[in-house]
Amino acid sequence: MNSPDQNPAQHPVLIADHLTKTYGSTTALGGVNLSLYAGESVAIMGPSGSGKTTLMHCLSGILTPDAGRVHLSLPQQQVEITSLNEERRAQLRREHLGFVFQEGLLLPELTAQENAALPLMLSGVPRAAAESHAQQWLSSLGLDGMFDRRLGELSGGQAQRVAIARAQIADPTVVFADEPTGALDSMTSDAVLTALLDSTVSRGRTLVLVTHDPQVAARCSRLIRVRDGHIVADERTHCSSNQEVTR
Ligand SMILES: Nc1ncnc2c1ncn2[C@@H]1O[C@H](COP(=O)(O)OP(=O)(O)OP(=O)(O)O)[C@@H](O)[C@H]1O
Repeated sequence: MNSPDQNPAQHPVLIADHLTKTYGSTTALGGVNLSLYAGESVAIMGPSGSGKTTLMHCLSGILTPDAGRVHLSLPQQQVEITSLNEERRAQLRREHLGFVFQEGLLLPELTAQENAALPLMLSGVPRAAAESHAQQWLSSLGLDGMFDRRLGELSGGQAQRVAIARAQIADPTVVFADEPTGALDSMTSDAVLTALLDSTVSRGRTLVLVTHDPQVAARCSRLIRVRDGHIVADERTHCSSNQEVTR
C-alpha cells in the first residue's frame, strides 16, 4: 500500500517497509508499508488483537519485526532502526522518540519535575539543567505549582500531562502514544489530547497514537485502520488540509 497523497517536497520522517511479525501461528503484522510525515497526527484504530500495538512497537524500535525495515529520518542523520542492536535502539528511543502510555507510567517515588527530567538525565544532562527544562515543559502544560508533587498527589489528567512533559523533554522527532486518554473522563481526555497535539504537531513533530476512541481519532489529521495485521484504510480526516487516500 502506498501512503496518502502528501506534498511531494516533503520527505517522510518514518518509513515502514514490509513489516512482518508473527507469534507462533498468529500473524500480528502481515507486511505493513507506511510513510509518516512531519506535522502529522496519526491515529491507529482497529479491533482488539488486530496488530495496533505490535505496529507501534515495531515503528518505535521497542520490538524488532521478523522481516521488513523501519527507517527514521532525524534532523542530522538517517537511521535504520531495524538494523540497530537493543542498546542502540534504547538510546535512539531515549534521545529521539517520545512515549506516552495509557497509565502514564510515572515513577511514584519521584516528583513531577524529576519524572519529566528523567530522559535528559539518563542522557547525561546535569540534574539542574534537566530539571529547569522540565519546569518549562510542566509550566507550558499548565502544571505550575505542581513541580514537587508525586504521582499520588496528581489527578489522572495532571499525571498524563507530566507523562507528556517527559515524552517531549528531549524534543523527539516522533511521539508515540498508546491509548493516552484511555483512563480519563471525556473532558480531561479532551484537554490532555489538546496538550499532546499542541506539543507535537503544532511544533512540526509527528504524533502516532493508538486509540479505540473515535472522538480521539477524529482530532488527528490521519486515520489508519488495522485489521488482522494489515492496514485496511488510510485516510486524511477533516482535521487535515489534504483530504484523500491513495492506495
Ligand atoms: N508477546 C506475544 N505473544 C504471543 N502473541 C502475541 C504477543 N503480542 C501480541 N500477540 C498477538 O498478536 C496479535 C496482535 O496483538 P496486538 O497487541 O498488536 O493487538 P492490538 O490491536 O494492539 O490489540 P488490543 O487493542 O487488544 O490492545 C494478537 O493476536 C495478539 O494475541
